[in-house]
Amino acid sequence: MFQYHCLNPIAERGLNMFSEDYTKTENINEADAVLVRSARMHDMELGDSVKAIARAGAGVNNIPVDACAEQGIVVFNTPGANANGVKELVIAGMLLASRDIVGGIEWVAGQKDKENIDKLAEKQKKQFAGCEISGKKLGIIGLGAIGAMVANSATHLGMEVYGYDPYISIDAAWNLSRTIKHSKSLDEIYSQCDYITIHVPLLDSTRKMINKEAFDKMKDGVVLLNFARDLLVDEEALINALESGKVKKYVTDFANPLVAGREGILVTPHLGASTEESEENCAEMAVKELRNFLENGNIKNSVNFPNCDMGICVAVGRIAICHKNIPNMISQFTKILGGEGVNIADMTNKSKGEYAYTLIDLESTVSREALEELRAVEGVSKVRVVK
Ligand SMILES: NC(=O)c1ccc[n+]([C@@H]2O[C@H](COP(=O)([O-])OP(=O)(O)OC[C@H]3O[C@@H](n4cnc5c(N)ncnc54)[C@H](O)[C@@H]3O)[C@@H](O)[C@H]2O)c1
Ligand SMILES: O=C(O)[C@H](O)COP(=O)(O)O
Repeated sequence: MFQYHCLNPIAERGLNMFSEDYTKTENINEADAVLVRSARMHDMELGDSVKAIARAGAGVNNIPVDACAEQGIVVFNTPGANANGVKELVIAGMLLASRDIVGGIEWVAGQKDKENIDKLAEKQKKQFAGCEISGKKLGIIGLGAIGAMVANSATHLGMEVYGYDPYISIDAAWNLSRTIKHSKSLDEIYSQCDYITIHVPLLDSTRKMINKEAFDKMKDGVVLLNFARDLLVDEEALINALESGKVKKYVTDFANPLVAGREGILVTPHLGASTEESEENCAEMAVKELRNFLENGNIKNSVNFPNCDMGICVAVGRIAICHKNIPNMISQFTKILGGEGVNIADMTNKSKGEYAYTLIDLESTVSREALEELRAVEGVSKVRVVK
């Protein structure tokens, strides 16, 4: 039996994929697994029962990923599961920044009691006129799941698309339309593009990457779109750039006191992934990942531990060990098991950065003492009997 806890509402369609062996708990400290969207977890203390966290979404900056790895808690996300929802809102953002659709709608609503509203509208419409996006240059920073989809859609809308991503994955590169220009530097994006959209994760290396120096290099009247994270943009510098006319419009999915209600800024309340389809895709992927991990010990789409897949266990037993990626770990594990006379049927050891994961299939059951010995090995953070 397993218990899960939801820190945010998670789509029922995903939760329904848990079998009868799973129950929902309101107490996070008795949960085996935690499902989360954007709830901030940095100040939470997680008990020993918690083995995994699944972020039903892409960004994991709300989760203390390294601290979890130290504790042997595997953190998953759901890559690409909400990308189409975000892509559609980015396209909408470009259109809203180009035509004064919001201003026009608000104006009409304000005239609702006027008999001659039709004539007034024809007279006043020039104040809401805009420009088209077809034929304009769009620069995309980050060509992952979302950036690549935005790139392809924008080409279909007649835009000339420039993409910058020095770490692009092979899958993302294969998915890109051949018409997209490969920018080798951010400077090229800044100096060439009429619209710039950012789709990178928030990391120490990307925090405030769109800063004064970046704005200085951009074309006058550029439109900046940010559906990734507010802290990627130095918003003080942005406001200066708006006031000077360098930036024509800033479209952001992240409300804060600096941007809310400010002239020239269109703010949506973090709506990128808030579609029925994205919420269901994310929840389904998250539950699938958790079940495969809890029931089989397999890891797919973790952000702090490596992928590891030994299928369903057909041996007598299986243990899973989360540990540091340091020398001499496997020899210590095999010595402890061998000392007990337990034969290893199969084994996989994988590493990701500072952390590693070992799955061991056994031909007999392992004693409580041997498990305690494994837990006591320096660098081991969690030992779990999967079967
Ligand atoms: N507004 C929303 O509701 C919403 C929804 C989903 C994701 N997001 C945000 O968007 C981000 C991107 O999502 P995704 O699904 O495309 O993620 P992803 O991991 O598929 O893509 C991120 C891409 O950024 C690239 N990258 C990393 N550092 C870079 C740098 N310095 N310069 C250029 N490229 C860089 C990576 O190589 C990768 O290709 C997420 O991390 C999240 O913060 C927001
Ligand atoms: O990183 C993400 O996936 C998005 O920011 C979506 O966040 P949400 O699940 O809280 O809407």
